[in-house]
Parts: sequence; C-alpha cells; structure tokens
Amino acid sequence: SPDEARMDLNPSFLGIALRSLLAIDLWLSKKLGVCAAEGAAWGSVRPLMMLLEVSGHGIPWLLGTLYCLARSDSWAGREVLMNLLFTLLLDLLLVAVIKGLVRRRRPAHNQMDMFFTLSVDRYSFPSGHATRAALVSRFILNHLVLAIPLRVLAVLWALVVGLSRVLLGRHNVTDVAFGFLLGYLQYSIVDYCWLSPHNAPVLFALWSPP
Ligand SMILES: CC(C)=CCC/C(C)=C/COP(=O)(O)O
Repeated sequence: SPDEARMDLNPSFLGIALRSLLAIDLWLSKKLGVCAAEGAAWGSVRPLMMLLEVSGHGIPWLLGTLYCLARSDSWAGREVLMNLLFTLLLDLLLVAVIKGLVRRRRPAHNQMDMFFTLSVDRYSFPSGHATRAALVSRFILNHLVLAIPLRVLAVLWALVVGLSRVLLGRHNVTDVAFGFLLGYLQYSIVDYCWLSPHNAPVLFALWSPP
C-alpha cells in the first residue's frame, strides 16, 4: 500500500541507528574473530581462549558449587553457596529463554566445537559466558572477603572471558555487551531475593551440614 511504501522510504531514525549499529557490530566482530580457527591470524592462542571458555562454562560452575555445598560445614557458607547455585540456575534459564526468543545466529566464522551445549546454544544472543562471568564476578566481590589483587583478578577474569567469546568467533560484540549487562542486573535480582534460613527454611533444612 502507499502507506507501507512511504514507511519503507522514510525509515525512522531509530531504525537507521539500529541497522547501522548491527552493521558495525558484524564488521567489528568479524575483524576481532582472530582465534576462530587454527589457521586464523591468532590461531596459536586458540587453546588459551578455549581454556577461558571452560573457566566460564556452566558445568564446572554448577558442579563446583554443588561439591562445595556438600562439603560445607557452616550455615553462613551454605547460605552463600545455596544462593550461588540459585544464581547459576536462574542465569541458565534466563539466557535460554532470551536465546530462544531472539534466535540470532552465531557468526558465520564460528566453529561449533564447544563442549556440552544445550540446543538453544546454537543461538548467540546473549552470550551465556558473559552473563555468568559478570554475575559470578559480582557475586564473588560482594560475598567473599578477598585481598585487593584477587578482587582485581575476579574483574579481569570476567572481562577476558567476555573478550575471548568474540576472539573465538563464538559471538558478536553486542552479544557479549548485552550479556555483561544482563549478568550485572541478574546479580541485583539475586541480591534482592537473597535466600536465607528465615525466608526459605525448608530449603536449608533439606541440606543440613554433616
Ligand atoms: C549445559 C550447561 C549447564 C551450560 C551450557 C553452557 C554453555 C555452553 C553456554 C553457551 O555460552 P555462550 O552463549 O557464551 O556461547
């Protein structure tokens, strides 16, 4: 119809801005995907990037938290670990829902050779590693008493995990940027809904210290 034609010929400012951002995102992400394959410009650093990938993967974090929960012999420790477990599960759920809704394909230069993925992980928005890195790092900074160098390390780790997603070609820059934002906000939700023996007595009674 003439109206539709007019809309196509006069795209909104927001439409143009979004399309330009997307084009810059794709161009920049392709340029930065220097470890996407063995033969790529920085292919020799790929194993290190894969190591960072494992460090931010959901499985080690879930298994590690469950292991520490099983070994924990203090109420305070169990409370923190229980909330970390809740945080990790909430993150997996939220990322899976958004990936399933947005369905953005991973960059064409990505090799899908990640270990233990879910079916929604064929999509790239947002980066699950970036959300986890941001929220785990914020969680650690707020609930563990650490010396300054270790606090700096926790933040650096999160940033490097995010960067490695783009270098590996797994994600576009915007997937990681939004992942960081989402992870940061998720921590605020968890802090607000903090589980304790007072508001979730059944949960804590189920998991008593040995
Ligand atoms: C199966 C479990 C417990 C977690 C999946 C972790 C995973 C492979 C996420 C994908 O991360 P990116 O979105 O950053 O590629």
